[in-house]
Amino acid sequence: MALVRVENLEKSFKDLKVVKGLDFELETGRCVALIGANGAGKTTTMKMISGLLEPTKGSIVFEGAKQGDDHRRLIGYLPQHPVFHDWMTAKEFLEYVGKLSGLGTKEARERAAVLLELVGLEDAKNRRIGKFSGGMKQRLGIAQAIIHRPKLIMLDEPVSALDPFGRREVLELLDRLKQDATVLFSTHILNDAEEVCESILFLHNGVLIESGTMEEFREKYHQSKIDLVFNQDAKVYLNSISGNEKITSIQIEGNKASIFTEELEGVKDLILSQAVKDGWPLTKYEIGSISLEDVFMKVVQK
Ligand SMILES: Nc1ncnc2c1ncn2[C@@H]1O[C@H](COP(=O)(O)OP(=O)(O)OP(=O)(O)O)[C@@H](O)[C@H]1O
Repeated sequence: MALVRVENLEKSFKDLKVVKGLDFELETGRCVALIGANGAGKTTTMKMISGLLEPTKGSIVFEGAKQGDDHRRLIGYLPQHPVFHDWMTAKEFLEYVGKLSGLGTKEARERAAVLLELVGLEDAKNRRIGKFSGGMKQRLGIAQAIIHRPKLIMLDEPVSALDPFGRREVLELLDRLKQDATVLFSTHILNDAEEVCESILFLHNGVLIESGTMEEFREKYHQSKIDLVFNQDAKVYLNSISGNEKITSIQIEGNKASIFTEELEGVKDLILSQAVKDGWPLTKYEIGSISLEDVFMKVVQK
């Protein structure tokens, strides 16, 4: 069942249309990744769903609500650049945010304690936020977004600015959050989306160009892939097989190449025999299934 239904959603800033007729649903209890390059319209879309921006056209309807109802209580939002009062401690900040979102003093205190534990800031709860690392601030930002137990948690690029440790901490936290709520999380890092989310929405220049689950993508683009790494420029060697009808496409990046096919067995044999015949200086030969990055490249190039 859909928690949120977005229909023909549009946003223009003066004459510039940046979100162009989006239609999608956010299923209850799913973790959905909103993927797109810089400027694709991810933040604008999230701000419209959260009620911070008025759509130019279209509708956003929450389950059981009428269009136009105030649905802010259902939503927890972590903006791309959250602002904190650096002089507050994490505990003070969460209790303050809890009261702002309508909790009583006692409940705000109890809820803050539970969330400090959940996001792994229990030991740092009495330290000033100004001294926190980027990862700690993002985890605190997530805690403030869920203090009122929202049904939909929206996180705008929560890991993009973090180092690998901070990133891992926040991704693990996302994994836990999705057990209790629907999560919409924007990113341009495809591996993160693939790791944490069940569903993907691909935004490109304000248009939803593809959506679905990884399984659906694999079925739709029913392709296998062979990854090759050469110890020198791959292009020189692949000319000999590039016109073969069993090969759907070849992507080359320096020493690396990915060969896509719907006829894996035939292409496997072709590559191996060609490699032996021409003495390809291969350092890697691997058969894999397509990744989200492969899907993204395909839909963007369509
Ligand atoms: N208030 C505004 N006024 C005018 N143009 C805007 C405004 N907000 C966003 N835009 C433009 O809308 C487009 C989409 O921006 P948006 O921030 O939604 O993209 P994004 O996918 O979140 O990108 P990023 O990953 O860089 O945050 C961009 O071209 C941006 O410059």
